[in-house]
Amino acid sequence: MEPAIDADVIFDALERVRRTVPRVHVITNTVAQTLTANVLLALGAVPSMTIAPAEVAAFAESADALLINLGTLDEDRRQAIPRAVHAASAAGRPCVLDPVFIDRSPRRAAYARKLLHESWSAIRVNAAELDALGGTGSTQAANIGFSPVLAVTGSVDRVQDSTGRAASLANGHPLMGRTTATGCAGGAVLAAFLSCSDDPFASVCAGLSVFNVAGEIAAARARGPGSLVPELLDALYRLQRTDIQDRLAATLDPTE
Ligand SMILES: Nc1ncnc2c1ncn2[C@@H]1O[C@H](COP(=O)(O)OP(=O)(O)OP(=O)(O)O)[C@@H](O)[C@H]1O
Ligand SMILES: Cc1ncsc1CCO
Ligand SMILES: [Mg+2]
Repeated sequence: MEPAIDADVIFDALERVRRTVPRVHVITNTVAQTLTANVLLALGAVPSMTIAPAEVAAFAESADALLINLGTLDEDRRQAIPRAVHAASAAGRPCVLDPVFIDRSPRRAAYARKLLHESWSAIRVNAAELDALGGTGSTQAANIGFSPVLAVTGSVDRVQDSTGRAASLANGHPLMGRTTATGCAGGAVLAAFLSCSDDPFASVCAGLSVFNVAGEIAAARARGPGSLVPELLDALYRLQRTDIQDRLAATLDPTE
């Protein structure tokens, strides 16, 4: 198996995404939709976002990957999500779960816990959401018979899988936390990378590192949160191998 943490392996993964032009179906919150679609397009992927009950299964099964994000979880989204997940899973597509704000609502946390029984390639959370998932989501997931990669984002992103592989990814910039929905858009990047590789752990490490290196380049050019967003899209679009080689700050952690 190739090393998961290597600048060239990570850039090769980005090139695969750019070459493949994967379709990513996204059910996400109303705040994150435009940024997420633009991030996918800048990356070289094709976003779709319908939640219409009569169409969502067709979109999900004809996409290369699915992202489910639980922000603004209204009744329409509650209905659409299982349809999309079942259609994508039956078609063998990687699915990513981002259980936004489950720390804020017991009803949403209960909904997310039920969703954990579906077949996820990766789960992306921030620290508060990880606590609400019940500590280590991956252990919990392994106990119920599947093994998503768990990515906990923050100033340093921590990635682990059920086999004990773990990584710390230190790229990124605090301005990314001062602009809404960067985490949500990052989940869509993971879905795109997962669809172009058969190593989910390496895909998650590569997707987060690409997104965060682009975030660093953007932050160096931006004057604040407002100009970060267009700079982030441009940096993703223009990202070169030397950008990853020069900036990658990622380590594999000792296995448990
Ligand atoms: N202080 C920081 N330093 C470096 N990178 C950061 C920092 N804060 C966030 N990031 C990066 O920004 C992205 C979003 O992470 P964050 O943990 O803020 O997500 P989130 O809380 O789910 O955000 P949202 O809900 O707004 O989408 C990640 O790629 C993360 O690595
Ligand atoms: C601000 C906000 N509210 C619900 S979802 C969302 C985007 C960040 O998760
Ligand atoms: Mg989030």
